[in-house]
Amino acid sequence: MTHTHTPADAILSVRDLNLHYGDKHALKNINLDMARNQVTAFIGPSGCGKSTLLRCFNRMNDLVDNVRIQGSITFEGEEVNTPDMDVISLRRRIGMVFQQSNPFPKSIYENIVYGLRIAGVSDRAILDETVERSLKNAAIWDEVKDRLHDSALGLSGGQAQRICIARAIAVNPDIILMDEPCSALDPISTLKIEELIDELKRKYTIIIVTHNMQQAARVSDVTAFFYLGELIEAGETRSIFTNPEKKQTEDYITGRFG
Ligand SMILES: Nc1ncnc2c1ncn2[C@@H]1O[C@H](COP(=O)(O)OP(=O)(O)OP(=O)(O)O)[C@@H](O)[C@H]1O
Repeated sequence: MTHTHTPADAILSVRDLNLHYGDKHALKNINLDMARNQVTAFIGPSGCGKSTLLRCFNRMNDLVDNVRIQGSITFEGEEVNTPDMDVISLRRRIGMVFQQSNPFPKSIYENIVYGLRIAGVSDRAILDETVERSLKNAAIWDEVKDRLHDSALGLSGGQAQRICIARAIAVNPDIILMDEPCSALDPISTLKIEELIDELKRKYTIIIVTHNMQQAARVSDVTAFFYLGELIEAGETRSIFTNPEKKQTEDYITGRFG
């Protein structure tokens, strides 16, 4: 298998990770390194554990009852699953964008500065600068710059998703987790998000769950294929899609199951 990275440049490392929801063994002995400034795509049939693994990275599974997690996840070398981990600051550094865009019922401006306000920032110049920089980085500045104080709920689905990406960027994260960010979007909005992902990886590390294999092939550097809670194979996207090592991977990417 061709590796595009070594653990030395891994920003996130997963070791012997097992996760149970009650009796359900949802993640089985997962080992995976994710490299800085790369896009890693998680693919696999519904229910294979992609979202569950993504949610482990910023402790979103803490919100679920009956979860048991064993093994290790390190972020910049630091264990994520310890009682003394500051989860608020972890989630600032590892931001998340969901399948359904979830702008707050506030103005576009207030959506973007939300995290800064919570952190106690009130300097108008800093807030203004953050709004402009984040919206520009999320490729939506031109579309909204004349209506920053209008409600974010009046935007189209594709615009709202880019606002959510801008909101994630505003707090200067290291990693952006994206859980099927385009599945509710039309093809043009999807293309915009895909182009944006390509830009964003210069500054951020991106991990994206997608059902769309063409999308994984287009946007990612590394692809990880999951099946029934196991990581079957991970490697350079080009080789996963042209020359997978495992038969299950080949069957999935050629549409023979899933
Ligand atoms: N809160 C929960 N409680 C119990 N079981 C859960 C919970 N969340 C997920 N599961 C189960 O864990 C397994 C993995 O789910 P997960 O959502 O991670 O899969 P996925 O690969 O992201 O699927 P999809 O592509 O359909 O979103 C599934 O069998 C699912 O039913």
